[in-house]
Amino acid sequence: MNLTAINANIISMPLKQPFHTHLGTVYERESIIVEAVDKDGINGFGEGVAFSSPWYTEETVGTSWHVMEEFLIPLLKKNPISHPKDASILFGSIRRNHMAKSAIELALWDLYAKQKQVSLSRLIGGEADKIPSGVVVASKDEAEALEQTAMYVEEGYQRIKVKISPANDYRLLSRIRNAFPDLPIMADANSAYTLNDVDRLKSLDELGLLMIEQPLAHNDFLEHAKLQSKLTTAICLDESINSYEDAVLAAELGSCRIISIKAGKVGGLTKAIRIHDFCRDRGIPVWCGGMIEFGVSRAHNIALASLPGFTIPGDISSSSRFWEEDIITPEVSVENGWVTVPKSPGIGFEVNWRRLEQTTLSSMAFHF
Ligand SMILES: O=C(O)CCC(=O)c1ccccc1C(=O)O
Ligand SMILES: [Mg+2]
Repeated sequence: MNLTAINANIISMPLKQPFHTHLGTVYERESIIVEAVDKDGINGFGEGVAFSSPWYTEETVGTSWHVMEEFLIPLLKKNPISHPKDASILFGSIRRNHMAKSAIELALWDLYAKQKQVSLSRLIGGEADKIPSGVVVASKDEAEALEQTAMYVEEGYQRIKVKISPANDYRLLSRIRNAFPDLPIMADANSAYTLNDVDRLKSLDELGLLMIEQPLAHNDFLEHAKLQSKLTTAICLDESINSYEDAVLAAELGSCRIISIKAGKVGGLTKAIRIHDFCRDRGIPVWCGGMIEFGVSRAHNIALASLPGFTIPGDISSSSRFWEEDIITPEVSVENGWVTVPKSPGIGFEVNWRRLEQTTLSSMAFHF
C-alpha cells in the first residue's frame, strides 16, 4: 500500500448532554483519530473507539495508544502490506486489543478505497444507497426520556433504543410504548441483570420490543442461552461479541437471536465483514452498533451498514445527536430517517482540520 506515515491524534469533546447508563455517565468523549498516508500523499482515516476508562471494554484510550505505538505500528513498519486484510492478519500476532487494531485497520481501508478510487461501501460489497437511522435515548429522568423520544420520532428516526436497568425498565418502556404504539423500540441493558431477574425480563415480552440488548454479563454466553429460551423477545448480544469466534459461539449455544456488530470493537472491518457473512449464512439479523463516536467512525459504520445482512436500523444517528460540531465535513445528517451512503472514494467525508486541531490533546507521527 506504499505507506509513508501513520499519524494519530487524541481528541476530546464534551457531549451536548450527559449520556447515562447504569454503568455510569459519559460527559466528555476522548478518541484517537488515525491517519494513514501513502507515497502519493493520499490519506485514509480511522477512529479508535475505546473510552477514557475501562467501563465498557477493558481497553482505554491510554492502552490503545500504547499498543499502537509499541506494537502495531512497528509491525506495519517492518512488514509492507498490499491490502488492509494483510494488516488484520499481521495484527493476529498481538492478543486482543481489538479497538487499537481497529483504529489502524479502518484507516487502511479508507486509504485503500481512495487508492482504488472507489467508495468504501462498494469496495466491501455494500449495496444500499441509504441506511435506516436509529438513535439512543440515555437519560436518567423518565419524563426527559419521553421528551427525547418524541423529539427523535419527530426528526424521523426509524427506531429508538432505550437504556434500561432494574431501576428503570417496565415503567419507562411501557410509557414509551403507550405514547408510540407502532414505534420500533429496543432496550439496551448493558449487563444490568442476572438470571434471578428472569420474571422481570419476561414482563417486558408484552411490550413488543424489537430486542433486548446484552441483559446479562459482558462475557457470558451460557446464561444468555438459558434466558433466551425463556423469553419471546429476541436477545441481542453487544458486549459479548468481540470476535468471529464469539459470534459462532453465540449462534451455536442459542445465546441470542440478533447480533450487534461494531467494527471498532471487533478488530476492524475485515473481522466485522466476516461476522456479517457468518450471520447472513446462519439467518441471524445484524445491525451496526454505536459508540458515541465522531464522524470518522460514523462514516465507517455507514459503509459497513450498507452490506446486505444489516436488516435492522442501527445506532447510526446524525453528528448533531452528540456534537456541537463534528470533526468531519459534511457532518453525518439524517433526512426523513435515512442516512445517504456517500459515493465518493473511501469513507466519503473529509476531515475538518480546524475542528480536529481545536479538539486535539496530543499527537504522534511515525514515518515509514
Ligand atoms: O453511539 C450510539 O448511538 C449508541 C450508544 C450506546 O448505546 C453505547 C455507547 C457507548 C458504549 C456502548 C454503547 C452500547 O451500545 O452499549
Ligand atoms: Mg449496547
